[in-house]
Amino acid sequence: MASMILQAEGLKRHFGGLKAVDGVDLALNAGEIHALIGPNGAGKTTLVSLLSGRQVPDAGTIRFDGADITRLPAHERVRRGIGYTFQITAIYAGLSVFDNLALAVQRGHPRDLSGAVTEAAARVGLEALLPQIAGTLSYGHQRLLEIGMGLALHPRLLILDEPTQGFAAGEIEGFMALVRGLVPATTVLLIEHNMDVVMALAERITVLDQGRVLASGLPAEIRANRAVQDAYLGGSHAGD
Ligand SMILES: Nc1ncnc2c1ncn2[C@@H]1O[C@H](COP(=O)(O)OP(=O)(O)OP(=O)(O)O)[C@@H](O)[C@H]1O
Repeated sequence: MASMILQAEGLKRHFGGLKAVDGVDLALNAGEIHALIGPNGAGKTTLVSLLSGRQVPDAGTIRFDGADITRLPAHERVRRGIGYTFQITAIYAGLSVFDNLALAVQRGHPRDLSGAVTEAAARVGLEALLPQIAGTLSYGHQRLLEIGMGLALHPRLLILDEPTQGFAAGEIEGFMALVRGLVPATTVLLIEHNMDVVMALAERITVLDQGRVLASGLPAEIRANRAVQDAYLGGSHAGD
């Protein structure tokens, strides 16, 4: 059996009466690309906020690399190897690509900051744009910059929250190649609405609906799952 890098059990996060995350189990195999999908409001962003430490769960446990991290602060999880990029753009629009990457890279106290920045830029294909002011980049390049910042500390798990949002059609292929190149050194948890991207990239898929896991399995299993089709894939049944 594949070894697990992350294991969440019974996670709950309620906002008043709203059960955003309502008893979720999630297991990530080391080195896999795992997609987290579900309709708007299903609880995906809240769930990854619990994993990254931006929010504290009301109940449940999270283990990463064998250790209980449920109550560790976000920066300590980053130090242990959990990197993430969020739906909300986190780049400094007034700073150059180089300076944005330098801010991320310096948290790891590299001996050669400039070299580490260049390497981070190369991983996401932005070497030629290092001097450019980040706010003037195309939207797709801004997303790549965010991923570069998320990768700067060489995380063992990278969480990507809707990374292709706003990509031009021609930018998707390059993004998929980038993600494929991260595994198995990095495990990837991908929140993604573009089902073509999900089906092309994910080795396993977990479907959330109303704060609960509706299904979890291989892409073919998810595609063939009636409950998933009814809740999320618009009711077009496989084989119909
Ligand atoms: N801080 C908060 N306070 C109150 N309600 C919240 C808070 N954060 C999220 N929610 C609610 O929790 C539910 C789950 O939200 P969440 O953003 O996790 O869903 P999501 O699956 O990421 O949705 P989307 O695909 O639209 O990003 C939603 O009904 C949302 O309005």
